[in-house]
Amino acid sequence: MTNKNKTAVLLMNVGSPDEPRIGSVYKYLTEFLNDKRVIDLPWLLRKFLVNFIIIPFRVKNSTRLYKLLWTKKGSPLIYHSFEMKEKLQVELGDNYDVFVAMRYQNPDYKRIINQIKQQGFKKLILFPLYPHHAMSTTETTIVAVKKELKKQKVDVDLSVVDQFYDHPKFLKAFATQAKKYDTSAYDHVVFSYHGLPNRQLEKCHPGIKVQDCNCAESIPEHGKYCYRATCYATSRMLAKELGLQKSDYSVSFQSRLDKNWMEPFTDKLLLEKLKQGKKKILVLAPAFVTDCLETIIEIGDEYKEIFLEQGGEKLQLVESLNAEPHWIDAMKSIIHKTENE
Ligand SMILES: C=CC1=C(C)c2cc3[nH]c(cc4nc(cc5[nH]c(cc1n2)c(C)c5CCC(=O)O)C(CCC(=O)O)=C4C)c(C)c3C=C
Ligand SMILES: [Fe+2]
Ligand SMILES: [Fe+2]
Repeated sequence: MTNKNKTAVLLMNVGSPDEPRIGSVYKYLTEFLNDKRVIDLPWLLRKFLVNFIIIPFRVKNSTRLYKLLWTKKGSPLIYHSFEMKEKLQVELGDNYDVFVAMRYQNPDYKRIINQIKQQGFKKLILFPLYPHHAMSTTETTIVAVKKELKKQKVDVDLSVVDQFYDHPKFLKAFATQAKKYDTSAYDHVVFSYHGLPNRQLEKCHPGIKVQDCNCAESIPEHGKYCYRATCYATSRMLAKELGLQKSDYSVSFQSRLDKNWMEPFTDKLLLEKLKQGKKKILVLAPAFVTDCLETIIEIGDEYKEIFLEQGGEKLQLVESLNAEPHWIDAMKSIIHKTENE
């Protein structure tokens, strides 16, 4: 079979530094944070803030955290993405070729797009590995890939996997991970999502302020792409799968860069719950399909340490989907659904 009859599937994740060393982390942060869809400020302000304030203040500590995260296989985000690719390839069969690339650093999406071009595929399915749409994740990935396809004059029919937080098999895969723990042995469950600056939330529904958006209770009419709305909706659906009542769980947001980010903040919420006597907490992080710095280190080390220091008894992070069979099955269904749209 020639590649003319085959479909290329391009999985794209955020990316990690090449090595847990200051030079590599500096390069990674520079590429990541200079993206205008990540730090969405006017050009001059972004350049100044990112390159003279944020990175110089952040790079040393980020390197320390990456050193803690690193394994013999490298960065978990990268090796889990590769394992996912291998298993998905087997699941999809010979009519598809699965590729993996990162939005920032390596494997470089521009090089992978060139491989896809050289191999002459007729169809390309871009699969940004984010359950929820955000300008700093899904949107920047789609824009970058489209720009590169145009630049390299790649003649291919492109389809894009849109957000999939509500796909029944994605929810089932996450619930299966959580069910590896006995939820009844915990006092509370926390769904922790990567946060965003509030101003980016308001860009999801121009003219409607975060405080006026009914996101936390239901998906409002304007809210299909409201990140906050889709995170709360994910939590409601996962809670249902796990048999949790409203009082059994909370929703919170982590990884803030400054104080004007989505609230409640996960670290603060965990301590609030502790004050209410919830000493054993199970944490799910359904915005991440692979384990990474934000799950393993931020929740699994940093938040856990503070929680235990303050008198908590147990803080357990549920492993992400990584290359688990239910997730590979979900990916296959998501790809087939996208093809048939
Ligand atoms: C799950 C989706 C993610 C959203 C939304 C997101 C927004 C976002 N992130 C930053 C800044 C940083 N993020 C960093 C790491 C990081 N972010 C995500 C995912 C989302 N980010 C992942 C999976 C990772 C981990 C990568 C890894 O190598 O394991 C970092 C680097 C680490 C650090 O220094 O803290 C930064 C910086 C912004 C500004 C933003 C939205 C505006
Ligand atoms: Fe991030
Ligand atoms: Fe909203």
